[in-house]
Amino acid sequence: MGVYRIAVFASGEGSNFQALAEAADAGKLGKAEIALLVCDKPSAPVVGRAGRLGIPAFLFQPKDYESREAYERVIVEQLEAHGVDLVVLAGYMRLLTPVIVEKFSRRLINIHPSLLPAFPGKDAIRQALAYGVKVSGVTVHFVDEGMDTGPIIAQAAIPIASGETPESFAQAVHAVERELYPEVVSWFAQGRVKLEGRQVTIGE
Ligand SMILES: Nc1nc2c(c(=O)[nH]1)N[C@@H](CN(C=O)c1ccc(C(=O)N[C@@H](CCC(=O)O)C(=O)O)cc1)CN2
Ligand SMILES: NCC(=O)N[C@@H]1O[C@H](COP(=O)([O-])[O-])[C@@H](O)[C@H]1O
Repeated sequence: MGVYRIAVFASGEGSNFQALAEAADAGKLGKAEIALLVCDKPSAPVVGRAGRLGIPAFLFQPKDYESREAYERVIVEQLEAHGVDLVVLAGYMRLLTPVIVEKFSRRLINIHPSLLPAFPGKDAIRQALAYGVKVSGVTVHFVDEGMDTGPIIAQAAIPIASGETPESFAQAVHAVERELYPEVVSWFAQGRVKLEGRQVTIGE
């Protein structure tokens, strides 16, 4: 099997992108490499991370296109040109249309800062703290056409201490994400992820 090529989609800080790139460089993802960053906010810190890491970036601004579908068709061209095997969303804050979702069916995943199906969408950490739950966590899931509704691949629970703030809990979330996402991506690179209906199993 040749190199397993990954595209990361991000819109912000890029700590997950950084963790994935470092894991790949350390050989923790097997024969996988981060082949491309896709970012909808050219001034986002993640773009600088890609530059320092020597990872190609496709940057775009949705306002420059007539529709979501229009910019996603251009993104698909970029993904195909880079021979991408797996699309990894990491703080990508745009709803994907069937243009990408169908093209990369079963090869498109996302990380979300709650235990789905609780607290989907934006500001999941604030939602969880406002609700008063005692445990939240992180979910890695397949991406389908719904918002955070795809089959769940992995989850990690994180207790919420009294006096927790969105900022302090986000730090705890990021610490878990830094470990969990590279591990899940390594499962894909090894061909160990099986999806049947909504059930996901990880082979040996
Ligand atoms: N088809 C899917 N697309 C995306 C999924 C998904 O499960 N299915 N996950 C999201 C990630 N995400 C939370 O996990 C998320 C992304 C975007 C938004 C959102 O409301 N975006 C607004 C624009 C926000 C902005 O302008 O910055 C929008 O798309 O209009 C909420 C949650 C990634 N995509
Ligand atoms: N709804 C999606 C969502 O909230 N995703 C979250 O955005 C953050 C991105 O951080 P990063 O840019 O430092 O990787 C991550 O915590 C990820 O779970």
